[in-house]
Amino acid sequence: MSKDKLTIIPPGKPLIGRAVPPGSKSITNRALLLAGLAKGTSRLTGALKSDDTRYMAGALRAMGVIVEEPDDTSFVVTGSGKLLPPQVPLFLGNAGTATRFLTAAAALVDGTVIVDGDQHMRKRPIGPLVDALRSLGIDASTETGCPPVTVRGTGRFEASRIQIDGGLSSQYVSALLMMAAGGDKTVTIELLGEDIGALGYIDLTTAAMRAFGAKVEKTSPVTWRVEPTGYTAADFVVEPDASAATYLWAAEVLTSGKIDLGVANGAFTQPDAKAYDLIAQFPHLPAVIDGSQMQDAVPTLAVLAAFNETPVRFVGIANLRVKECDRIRALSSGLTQIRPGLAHEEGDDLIVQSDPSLAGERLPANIDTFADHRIAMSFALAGLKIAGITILDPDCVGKTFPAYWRTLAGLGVTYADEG
Ligand SMILES: O=C(O)C1=C[C@@H](OP(=O)(O)O)[C@@H](O)[C@H](O)C1
Ligand SMILES: C=C(OP(=O)(O)O)C(=O)O
Repeated sequence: MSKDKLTIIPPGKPLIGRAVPPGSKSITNRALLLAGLAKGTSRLTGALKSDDTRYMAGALRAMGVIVEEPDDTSFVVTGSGKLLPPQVPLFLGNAGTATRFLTAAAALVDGTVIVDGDQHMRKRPIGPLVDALRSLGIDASTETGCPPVTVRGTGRFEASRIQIDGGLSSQYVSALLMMAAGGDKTVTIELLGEDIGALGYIDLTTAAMRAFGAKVEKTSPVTWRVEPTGYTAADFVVEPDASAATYLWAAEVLTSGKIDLGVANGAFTQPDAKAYDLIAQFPHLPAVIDGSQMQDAVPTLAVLAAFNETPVRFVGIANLRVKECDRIRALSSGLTQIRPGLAHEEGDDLIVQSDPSLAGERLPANIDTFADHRIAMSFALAGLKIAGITILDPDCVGKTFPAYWRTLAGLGVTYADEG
């Protein structure tokens, strides 16, 4: 049932119960691609079924891979060891992982692949990745520096060294690493420019590659060596999504509740799991939080910070401007909408002026989510404590956590439907 808006009714009691986050988006989309590049049948369990993974699965099907879905959390993927040129452009919505990963993988296709997305994706930069492909002699082009990207591959590439500036997105590096194992030679991938945020996502990539038979080694803090092994089909278990877990951890501390996520907070390998230690400090969050290594958790932390004892400055978050929306702007304007002066931007820093007495107030605000799942999910946390918080376009959570509203409801949260 689709709604225009959803008003959260503060539960007025601790949230207690079991709420298991869905499978990791990042890991599911890596595993789907690697399984699609492998020859044979792979079984992915614990996987995420959401907009982002559906776009990846659909794109693989369009390139000749058989992707079956025996249940709500599994994919059975049968590849021939080669992706075929799709008949139509690959439409990937606003899925950054699918878009970046498939742009590089398209270089392994003998034929033309057009990688495209929705109006939001068409504003998200991909130029550095396209430039890196071109430097390898691959015919890749974008008119705007954003999707659509056209790649006219020959099915193979010969390169022994790839340089990439991952300053705007670590996904470029992950995309090239996954492509590299399908090349003809051992490839060294080297980071250019400033250190990238979210280095943990590169570790997720190399771990997934190894699970599908690749030989990849980190040879320095900024270089990786990938052998031309191709990929081997595998059975693969996807861990729960750490970014999704942050909303539940925050809901727990905000309501002094007890939420059993079914997974230990130390069991995650994803970068956003680092946010747990911060969330556990609430209402004494530090004065400065560096979000660079837990970028997708910043919206959660920023909304939580509004209820903290003392103000919080978020630094290292410039990349948040090129996510699903400009998240620095969306967070400062959403918080300001709740109460003028509650947050502001200073350059690319976000400063949240905390006020524990917000809890229990009635401060009606229509939160513009800019079609961004994380803006919707994080501002819902404000609605657990403040009456009158209305989330516009609540269905945008379908990007990574389609059951979000049901999951909160399962913990006792109720809504005034106004859609
Ligand atoms: O590799 C990944 O799975 C991701 C990397 C991060 O993006 P950037 O590398 O673009 O910062 C993160 O924000 C995104 O949700 C998932
Ligand atoms: C930035 C995100 O997604 P992506 O880059 O994969 O679209 C996210 O899920 O917060």
